[in-house]
Amino acid sequence: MRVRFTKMHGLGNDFVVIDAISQRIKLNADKVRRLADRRFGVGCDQVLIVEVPQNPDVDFRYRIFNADGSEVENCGNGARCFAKFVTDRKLTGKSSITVETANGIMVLNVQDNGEVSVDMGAPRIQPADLPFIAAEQAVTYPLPLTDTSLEVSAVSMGNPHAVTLVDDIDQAPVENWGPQVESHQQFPQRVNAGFMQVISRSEVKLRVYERGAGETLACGTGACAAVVAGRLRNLLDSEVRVHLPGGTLTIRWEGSAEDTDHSVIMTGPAANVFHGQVKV
Ligand SMILES: N[C@@H](CCC[C@H](N)C(=O)O)C(=O)O
Repeated sequence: MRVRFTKMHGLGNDFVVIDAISQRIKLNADKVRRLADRRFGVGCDQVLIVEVPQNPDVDFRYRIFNADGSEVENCGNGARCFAKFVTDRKLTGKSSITVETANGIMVLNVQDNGEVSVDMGAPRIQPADLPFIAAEQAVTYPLPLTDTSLEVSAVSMGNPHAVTLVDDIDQAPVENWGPQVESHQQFPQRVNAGFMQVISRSEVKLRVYERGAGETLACGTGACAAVVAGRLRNLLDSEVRVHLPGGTLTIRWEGSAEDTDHSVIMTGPAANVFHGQVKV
């Protein structure tokens, strides 16, 4: 079966986006892995599927698969690309688009300048929310690795994140620590591992070793989780420019360690790369 797709990216975090409303498609983990393969397939970090929602009050259903075939709850850069995709394809005429995900409902706002602002919902920081195995809730937790121990903040943006502060992002051994954190036994469903250098109260640098995809050029939910982690430690203001290897996102969160019940708002670009057809 041949399907039409669009290759897109959000700051270099790249996606194969498929409209499963106007064409029939049945994906499984094996097919996702083949599509995502950078040599034998189209190549991407995640495959995004546009579907009809189950809730009639919502515009679309947004499904996300990592390159390793696992289906996941949330993807921030993907959400901005999703909004551009359904707008460009005229699947909606709305500039405020509601989508249902495995994590609940999200609102995507397409701005006049083409950037997309996403209400990512409130973060959750109870260990069970990730899930993360810990005796009690804390702002940071020691996480023993083979050769060192990290101090991580555990934040759920619908999907799980462990955020570590580093002195120098360019020297951080992300390729060593990332896989160890991702599959650490205290994170039974694995985790996205973020490494953040704080530049000032309104600027950070971030690299993310993503669950199911490896280190990517940007991670939207990772940027949100990093700002939440920074504010839980009282290191950051409520609006922060997050510099990732692929570019910069603006993240706004009014919450704090005392009151986490505020939505995280992520703003950034979304881009088309090419359109194609592929046999799946
Ligand atoms: N690239 C994403 C996150 C994709 C899912 C993640 N790898 C997970 O397994 O939770 C983003 O921009 O948020």
